[in-house]
Amino acid sequence: MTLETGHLSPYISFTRHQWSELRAAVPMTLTEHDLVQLRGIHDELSLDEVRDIYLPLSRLLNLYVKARQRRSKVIEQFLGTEPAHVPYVISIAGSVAVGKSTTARILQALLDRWPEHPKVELVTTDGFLYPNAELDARGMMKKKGFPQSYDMRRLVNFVADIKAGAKSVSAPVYSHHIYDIVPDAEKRVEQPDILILEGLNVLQSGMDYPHDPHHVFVSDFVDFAIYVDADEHLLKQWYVERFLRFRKGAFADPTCYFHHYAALSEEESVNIAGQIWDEINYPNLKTNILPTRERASLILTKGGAHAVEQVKLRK
Ligand SMILES: Nc1ncnc2c1ncn2[C@@H]1O[C@H](COP(=O)(O)OP(=O)(O)O)[C@@H](O)[C@H]1O
Ligand SMILES: CC(C)(COP(=O)(O)O)[C@@H](O)C(=O)NCCC(=O)O
Repeated sequence: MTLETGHLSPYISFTRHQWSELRAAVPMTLTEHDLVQLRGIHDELSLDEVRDIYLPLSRLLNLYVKARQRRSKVIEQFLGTEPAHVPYVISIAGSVAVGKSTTARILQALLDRWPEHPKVELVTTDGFLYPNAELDARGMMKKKGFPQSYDMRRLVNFVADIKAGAKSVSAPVYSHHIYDIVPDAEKRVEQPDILILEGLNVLQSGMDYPHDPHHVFVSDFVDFAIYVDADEHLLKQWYVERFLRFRKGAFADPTCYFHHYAALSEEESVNIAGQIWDEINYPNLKTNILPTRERASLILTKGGAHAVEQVKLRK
């Protein structure tokens, strides 16, 4: 463990080995039930990864949630108010294809195994993208994922309502299959104990939205923010590999937005995916996502095969 660049860095930095040892304080074996849950998330997910990286993280989060609950009790005692149900909000940021949604699902499965069995809800911010018709009308179809493609005010209101203890809050739903917002669909969030909010924009603030300046940010309602990081060459590789996997599966369905790509050769598909990466996702990463990394409470840096090599925890 090192205090990065001395006392000036806001982070404590851990190698993979140092971090993995932090689970030793509590025996953390996985039960058959856990294994079945985790296998369902991803067939290539390595259990070493779960044990070394995500179990210590789940232990840390458990401590943070309990500390937060104690703090809320103090405030209630001071004010003489009734206990309110305030969900703990964890955000997960990072590039497209870095593994945000996989990380979110692993954490959801691990948090679920705590003795208290908290209700853990997962929401992705893509539901707050403007529908294609609107993006198209504004000439922004090639800007999906950029700040101006989101209804950020609606997202901030959504998280604020949840944090205010609202009984039921609804979010719009995005489908990667139709590559658009699903008309009339909604995701209802009803007072979870923990909300995991995943999306490339969750660490962005008002200054990232000069076209729509706002003064209350998603981060104002987030208790613990995680940024998943990786070298840009790996990110492109993972993006292309995911595209190729979709080409073999989902693209075959005529209702899929990318159905016309199903007939492409492997080489052509690699080129198309590379082009989408170079023209949309990479510029977005450089301009709008990477600059928010150091706002996170925790940074997970992955190497090849999605193995986390370094962990940085805000002091
Ligand atoms: N821990 C992991 N182990 C193996 N593969 C992973 C892991 N995390 C992500 N992947 C793979 O990397 C690609 C991107 O992951 P995904 O969670 O879809 O990213 P994001 O939500 O950031 O766009 C997917 O093909 C996914 O299967
Ligand atoms: C939908 C996304 C913007 C990610 O949204 P998020 O859930 O991170 O808010 C991204 O996956 C995407 O579709 N980008 C556009 C370019 C592309 O097709 O990859």
